[in-house]
Amino acid sequence: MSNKVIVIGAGIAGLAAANYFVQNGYNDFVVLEASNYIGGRIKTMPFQKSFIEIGAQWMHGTENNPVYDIAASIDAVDDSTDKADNMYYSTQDGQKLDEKIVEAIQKETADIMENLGERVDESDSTQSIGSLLDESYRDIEANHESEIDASIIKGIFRAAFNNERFESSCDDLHELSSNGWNNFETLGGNLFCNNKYGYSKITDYLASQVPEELIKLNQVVEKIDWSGDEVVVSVYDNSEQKRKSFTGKVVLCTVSLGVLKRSHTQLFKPKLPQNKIQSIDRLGFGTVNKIFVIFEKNFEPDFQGVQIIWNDDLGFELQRSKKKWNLDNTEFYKAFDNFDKIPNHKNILLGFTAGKNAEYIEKLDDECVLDVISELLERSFPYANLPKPVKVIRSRWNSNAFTRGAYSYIKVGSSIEDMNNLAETIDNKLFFAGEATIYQYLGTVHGAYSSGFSKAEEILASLRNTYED
Ligand SMILES: Cc1cc2nc3c(=O)[nH]c(=O)nc-3n(C[C@H](O)[C@H](O)[C@H](O)COP(=O)(O)OP(=O)(O)OC[C@H]3O[C@@H](n4cnc5c(N)ncnc54)[C@H](O)[C@@H]3O)c2cc1C
Repeated sequence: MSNKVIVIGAGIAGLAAANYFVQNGYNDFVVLEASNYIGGRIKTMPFQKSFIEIGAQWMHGTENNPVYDIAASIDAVDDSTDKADNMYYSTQDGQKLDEKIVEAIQKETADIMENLGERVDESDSTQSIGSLLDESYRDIEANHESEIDASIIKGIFRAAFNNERFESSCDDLHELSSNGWNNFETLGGNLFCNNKYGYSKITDYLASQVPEELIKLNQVVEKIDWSGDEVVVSVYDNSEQKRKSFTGKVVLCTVSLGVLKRSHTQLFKPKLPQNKIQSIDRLGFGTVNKIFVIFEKNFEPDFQGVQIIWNDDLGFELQRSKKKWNLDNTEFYKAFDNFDKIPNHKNILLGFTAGKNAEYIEKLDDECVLDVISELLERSFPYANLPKPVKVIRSRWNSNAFTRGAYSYIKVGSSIEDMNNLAETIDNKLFFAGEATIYQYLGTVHGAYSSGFSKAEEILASLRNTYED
């Protein structure tokens, strides 16, 4: 089979590229997708007459955001606001904390995050975000006058900094480089804008603009041979259960950095240039998972969620679930702290996990995870009268062979130059796009979309120069 352009991956970057081609009257391409669905890390699952988002949820910014513009053009933006704001805060032994006091301290942590950019500017670029946050915390600790215990203040800070681990997908903020922190561009407008019908509505829409036969699912790319004049892409076709190959002039590779880290050696023949390999190795790509906890009954209308403030001064061990499941890891459950209600559902709470604990939790049975969370909620919020948790639904982005994690970050020892290296075209034949290739918007849907769109533009210009003279 022969098409001039072979796009690998039908995530948002690959679909953006396909849309650019179609919009410019160019149909000599094919998109090869390993999974049986389009969207990659955008994955909306229908649930209880509505949906839940296994991957991306928010459009981060409503100004100059091409993804928001698409959502708006197809009337898929969710403008509704949930007024519920009743949060319960407790230490793990069930001591209820005053909401106002906790939220005042949370405001201090938010201010620290807001001003972190200045601290980054003043520091040398080898410092990690974790060490800068440690410094900020020590300053606050030294000057803090509060009626609340120091160990609880520490717990609240830890929970807030934990949130940054979900945002960056690193295991430990001491691995997150300050290099590039101030190069990340935040778009204007609503930074947490929801999709009315789920994020997959956008990827479905993008796919619907492309002739059906040009997007092929279940095609696992095993080898990209760019040694000759043409690029030969070998795939295992999972639906026909056989190997085949596609030949083209150029390849646009949009697989995740996690997939590149695991398999660039087997994937490319000849091997990628050394500077690209070094950048792939140096950059960070971590795990973030979502755990949806389904409860037997709806919550009270004003209920928003719960947060466990882990207090180091209190001993704590799982009891019932530890015994039942013979759990030897005594730390992983501290990954659970915040559980929030999600849009369109009255009986679901969503928790996030990141890093090594998230990877450990991926390997546990659903029933075990349900037992652990049920025990944690019972012991931490005995007074809250929560309904009974009955089921969990969760992502396993690290075990997913076509993702191998959640999103990229600039790890200590790497820099935005590594993302530029990743984006660099090789020999006018191998083009790269995707979330990890665009440092200004790394880890976002709009970043991945923009990278795919602009690489497609580059590819068309290059093909026209080469073949139309
Ligand atoms: C839990 C989670 C929450 C997130 N939340 C948000 C959010 O709220 N807002 C936001 O903006 N971003 C969020 N993101 C990030 C966002 O989802 C990604 O940045 C974006 O979707 C990446 O798109 P992509 O096209 O670069 O990569 P992908 O979506 O990974 O697409 C790459 C495609 O390549 C395919 N592929 C891989 N290997 C092969 C192979 N060998 N052969 C053929 N095909 C292959 C994959 O199956 C996949 O479909 C979140 C991500 C996760 C995991």
